[in-house]
This record gives sequence, C-alpha cells and structure tokens, in this order.
Amino acid sequence: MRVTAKICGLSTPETLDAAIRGGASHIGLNFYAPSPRYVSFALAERLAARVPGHVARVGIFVDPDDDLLDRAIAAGQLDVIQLHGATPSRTAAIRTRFARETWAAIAVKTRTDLDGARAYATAADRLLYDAKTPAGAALPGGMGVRFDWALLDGFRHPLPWALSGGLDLTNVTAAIRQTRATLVDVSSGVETAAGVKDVDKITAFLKALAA
Ligand SMILES: O=C(O)c1ccccc1N[C@@H]1O[C@H](COP(=O)(O)O)[C@@H](O)[C@H]1O
Repeated sequence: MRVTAKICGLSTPETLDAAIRGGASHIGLNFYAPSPRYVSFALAERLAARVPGHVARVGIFVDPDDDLLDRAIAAGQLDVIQLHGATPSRTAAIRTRFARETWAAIAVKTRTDLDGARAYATAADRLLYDAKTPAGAALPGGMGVRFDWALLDGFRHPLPWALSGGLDLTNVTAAIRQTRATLVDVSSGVETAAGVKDVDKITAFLKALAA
C-alpha cells in the first residue's frame, strides 16, 4: 500500500524544497491570517513557483469569502482548496464556483463528529479527518492534537480521505497501520516551534512513509 503525504503550513523555500525532495504528494500554504503558518499572497506566489507539476498545491482556509479564495488561488496556483469550518452547502458552492478539488476538514473527537462527514458526501472531493482542537483554542487545526484513530474502525468513508491531527515521526507508522490511511497530513509534527518548519523533520517524516 503506497502512502503519500501532504506537508502543510510551509512558508520558506528551504522547507518547501525539502518536502518536494522527500516525495510529498501535496504541499500546503496557509491563508488563515491568525495562523503562525500564514503566508501573504506575495510569499505564496514565490513559493508556488518552486513547486513541480506532479506535486499538488493545497490552500488552507477557515470559512473563507470568495475574494480571499480568488486571490489565494491565483497567488498560490492552487490545485486544491482545504476548508475548515465551512458548512456542506458553502463547501459545495466553493467547489462549483472555483472548480478546484475541494477537501472538507472534519474535526473529530467523537463518533458523532465522524458521522457528520456524511453530510459532505456530495459537497467535497475528499475528507480530511483532523482532531477537534480544544474549546477556545486559537486555531481549528495545526495544534498537534490527535484523535482516537479507533473511531475510524469500520467507518464507511463516504469519500476518499486523508488522516491528519497530531501526526509526527513517532506515530505516523502506527497511525497508517491502524487506520489504513493512504494519504497523511502533517503540520506541527515537522516543526521546532509553532510555524517553524524543520528540514530534517520533514525529511525523516517522509522517509518513514517510504520504509
Ligand atoms: O496549521 C494551522 O495553523 C491551521 C490553521 C487553521 C486551520 C488548519 C490549520 N492546520 C491544519 O491542521 C491539520 C493538522 O495539523 P497538525 O499536524 O496537528 O499540526 C493540518 O491539516 C493543517 O493543514
């Protein structure tokens, strides 16, 4: 079973290049202003220009308006829109309007949260199961929180999916073995501090997938 990875929240050429060199299938550019991984349109444009055609550029958004999406898609040459906090109807509208592969992030803590994924079956192209961050947390993702992967046991996925939330070098192999994920997504697990990606951590994480 081949497993691919999205390295999310990249904001420097060095770490972006490490993700590409290491074989990431997707790279993520974060357009949520409160995030420590936020990239301006100008930076997104410079980073996107370094990404070869076989690597998909994913934009991360939290309930974005159309203007932000317009500008970010152009700047980041985005192939994929990753939505946090968007309702199924808004997700479907974005997918139709922008004609991009669209991922719905599902914030998971309980089986009921997971069941909520079904509402996106005709709205999105892929589900990103991510851990629900604590009430009052500054961000809806990117906080290194993981959910109980056993919740995925026997779940009938309504769409292709990816596993996210608190993954790192120490747990990604077990996560794949347990969930049978074929696409994993990591952000804080390849950082030395919030928003500071690390070339060696990115390289080691991607190497673990190839082993
Ligand atoms: O990373 C962020 O700052 C962020 C902000 C707003 C929404 C999502 C965000 N990150 C996404 O969260 C998941 C998991 O991150 P982690 O590996 O647990 O740190 C990942 O998909 C990021 O795209």
